[in-house]
Amino acid sequence: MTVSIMTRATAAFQRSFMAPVARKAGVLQGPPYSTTISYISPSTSSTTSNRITGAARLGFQQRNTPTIAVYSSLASPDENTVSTTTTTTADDNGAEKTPAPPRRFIPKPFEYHQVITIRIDSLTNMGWGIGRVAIEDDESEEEIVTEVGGGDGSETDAPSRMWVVMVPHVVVGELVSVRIFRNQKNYSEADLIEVLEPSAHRVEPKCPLAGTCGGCQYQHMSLEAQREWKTKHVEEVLSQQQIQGYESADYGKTWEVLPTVGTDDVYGYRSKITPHYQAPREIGLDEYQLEEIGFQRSSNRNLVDVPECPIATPAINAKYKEVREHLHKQAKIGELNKPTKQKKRKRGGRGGATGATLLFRHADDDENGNPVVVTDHKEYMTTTIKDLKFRYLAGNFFQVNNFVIPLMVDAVVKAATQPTKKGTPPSYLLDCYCGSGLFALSAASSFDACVGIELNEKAIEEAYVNAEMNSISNCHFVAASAEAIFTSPPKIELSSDEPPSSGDNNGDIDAGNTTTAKREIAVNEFPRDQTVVVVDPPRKGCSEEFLKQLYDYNPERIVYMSCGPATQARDAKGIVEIGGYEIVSVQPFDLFPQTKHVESLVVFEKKPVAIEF
Ligand SMILES: C[S@@+](CC[C@H](N)C(=O)[O-])C[C@H]1O[C@@H](n2cnc3c(N)ncnc32)[C@H](O)[C@@H]1O
Repeated sequence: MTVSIMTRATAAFQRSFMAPVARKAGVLQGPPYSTTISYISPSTSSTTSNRITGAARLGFQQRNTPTIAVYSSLASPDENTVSTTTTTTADDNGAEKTPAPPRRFIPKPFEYHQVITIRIDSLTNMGWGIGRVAIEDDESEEEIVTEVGGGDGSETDAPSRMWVVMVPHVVVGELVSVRIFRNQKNYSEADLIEVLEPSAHRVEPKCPLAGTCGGCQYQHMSLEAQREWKTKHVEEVLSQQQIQGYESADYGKTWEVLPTVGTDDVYGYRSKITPHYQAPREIGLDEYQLEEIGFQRSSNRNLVDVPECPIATPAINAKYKEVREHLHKQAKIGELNKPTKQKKRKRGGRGGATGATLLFRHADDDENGNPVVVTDHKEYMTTTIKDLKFRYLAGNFFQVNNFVIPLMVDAVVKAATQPTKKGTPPSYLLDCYCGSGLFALSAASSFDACVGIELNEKAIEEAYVNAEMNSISNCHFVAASAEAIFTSPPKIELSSDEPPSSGDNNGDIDAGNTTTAKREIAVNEFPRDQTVVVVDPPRKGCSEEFLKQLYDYNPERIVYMSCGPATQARDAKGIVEIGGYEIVSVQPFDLFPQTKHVESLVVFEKKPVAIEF
């Protein structure tokens, strides 16, 4: 019984909740106040709530709303703990009052600031915990499930719905007390008040701002749990696509998601941070005060002051401290309030009275071994990855975890160079969305020719500089939108150490000598069974136009790296179902420890054509 409830609730959740949650794209809408989160360490586990035993279904009466039952798939019936209160604040006279709900607050199924107890049984792809609550609701539409109960027609069999409550900063399995701040159409959102039964995977965050700062969602979780959830997340988004054909009688199940890999450098790893500040406040005549310099709060778009970011490298933190002190001094004397050209720009403008976004980027050490942190978007910097030097503009894209990039590069190169069905390694590589050439240049020694394409012209200029700097001569780069690699296939010049034909040197054949001959070949002339296409698009994934062209181009293998597993899964469906590929491996990378983000590599191989006799 419980299983069927959970299955249906999960399916309903996937349909109803995932999309809106994903649409929020990381912008959490909690209430504009800070919440004190307390938890009890596993060793001293106890609960402050009333413990009710021996009931399969527990309820409490709300004003104006139906009876709410709270229980969970993970708790045995006598584990269920229920409490109900509405949080209050003190007025000017010290009297307690319930805060007024926001104007558009939907009053069902929970009251504003109602406190409930839930067991966390899953996490969303945004890192929020999910607890399920059975609500009796006559207005329920199609998602009516039969409640856990005797099945004997007794009161416990009353129709009810599983209602999802989402709360941040929790670990799966925990029993938590939460305060509702919003009822959506199909689920409610709550703040964590107290962890009543902590998970063994709850750990002390390193950052005192964990939970308040929106940068990290998982610092309170053991690394093992973080990576396990990242693997599950990649698996879930791929499964949700219900990709046809990968699990057929002909091919069997062609993939499983491998465990998320990373390194032990789970703090002090980020080689780039971009804190913001708002224009200083005028507090007197010619007197100003700079308030927060930091990141967006987890609960709203306001800033939280972040004096130090433990996931950034120590060199970045040292520079950041220096810059913060300087900015506070500048602000005091009104320097940051002077209008600049960017005055009209919102936060995100770089300088001027509207505040700014700062940049800190950790480059290779200087020639004396001193750390270099670049703060100017227009400055060039160099990062060495596996003995290759990459120069790029500090304001341009480059991966931000120098510990994990080598693992990603190794995986891409390994996938790209595997022998094809013909038994020989592929000879041609297209690197779409190539940035300053990371994958093409890293794989170049294994290919006859690599062609990279990238929208950002400056990045392409740098890709050429990087090729030269690393003495790589078989890479070619194009500044254009990715689909142009197929629609306007660039011609490239290949050198081959073949003996020239008799006509090439006026019949003057010097037997035994080889001359480096040049030949031109266009990308659309590459033999497809020897061609691999690497794609590494921004989080929104590949455009439809690009994918259509890719299917038509029909390469032997597609190696798809992504920082957006959900859009990658969407694209994977088309690549398999329309393009005629099969998924051969899925490898997530923990490129952003302590956060909900995960990088994922999916490798596709052209399906063999079925021959009918
Ligand atoms: C995730 S980054 C990958 C860069 C590179 N593979 C690396 O790891 O350094 C995505 C890149 O795609 C580029 N980009 C965005 N839209 C594009 C488009 N329509 N066509 C080509 N490149 C695009 C961005 O400028 C960015 O450099």
